[in-house]
Amino acid sequence: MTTNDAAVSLSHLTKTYKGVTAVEDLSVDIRAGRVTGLLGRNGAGKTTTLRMLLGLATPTAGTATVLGKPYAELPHAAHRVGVSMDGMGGTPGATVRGELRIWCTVLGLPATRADEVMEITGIADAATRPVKGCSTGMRQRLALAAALLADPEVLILDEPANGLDPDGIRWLRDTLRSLAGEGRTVVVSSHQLAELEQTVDDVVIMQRSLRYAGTLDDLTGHGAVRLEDRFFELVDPAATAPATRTPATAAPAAARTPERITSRA
Ligand SMILES: Nc1ncnc2c1ncn2[C@@H]1O[C@H](COP(=O)(O)OP(=O)(O)OP(=O)(O)O)[C@@H](O)[C@H]1O
Repeated sequence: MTTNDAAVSLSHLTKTYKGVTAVEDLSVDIRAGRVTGLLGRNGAGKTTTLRMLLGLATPTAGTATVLGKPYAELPHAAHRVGVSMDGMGGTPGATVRGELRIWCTVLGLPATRADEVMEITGIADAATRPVKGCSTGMRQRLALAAALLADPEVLILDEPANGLDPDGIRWLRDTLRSLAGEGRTVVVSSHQLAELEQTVDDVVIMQRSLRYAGTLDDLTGHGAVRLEDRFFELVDPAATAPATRTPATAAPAAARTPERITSRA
């Protein structure tokens, strides 16, 4: 792919907190119109990467752009990029519908849009429920509903599968697939590999630095190898390499970066 196809582009992105490097020299382009999983263990730097992409954290080095611009410089960014991240708050005492209507006001959208996204995300029956009385799964649906309000081209979802029951996981999978089917770019961070394996087109695996960027099919040999096995080979090659393996053949990571989703030196 050429970088022109990229909805999200990270170039040498690095973040250091008081001597601790959370993200190191991350360069990757994420293709438009696909579901891309940003995968890594706890503490791998996924949230920090997304926060830098959204202008919520300042990179120590490197750049991050969405739809060709740094988020802060993107015209109509709040309409074009839908975001679901922990810590985005909520209004004390608000109901599900009330919360979404507040966001409608902030975004300059008609209040009726709140009901539309509640339908899309299956929470219409909970419209009058206080947000603080909602289950984790319901809150995840509400967060996605809020992200969808402005009908964005790009969705950035940090750990949207956390707390979902099997029905919720299936719903999320179908929803993300259908959003990408409509031409949207979906970037979803997770450490829940089994769930993601059935959802994503492309995979970015990071463990502070980039370990893999490419299609899921290329990574798993079209399902011949489980994502989980490939994941551990990439993030922890020493633990998974057979004793007879030479360092050269064990070296995985950015060397295996098919052209359709690219990591860039
Ligand atoms: N504001 C901060 N100040 C100091 N260190 C931070 C800060 N934010 C993140 N870190 C550290 O940066 C590293 C990466 O954290 P990050 O939250 O980005 O990882 P993650 O992959 O999203 O993990 P998880 O799956 O647990 O959410 C961790 O070591 C974390 O402790």
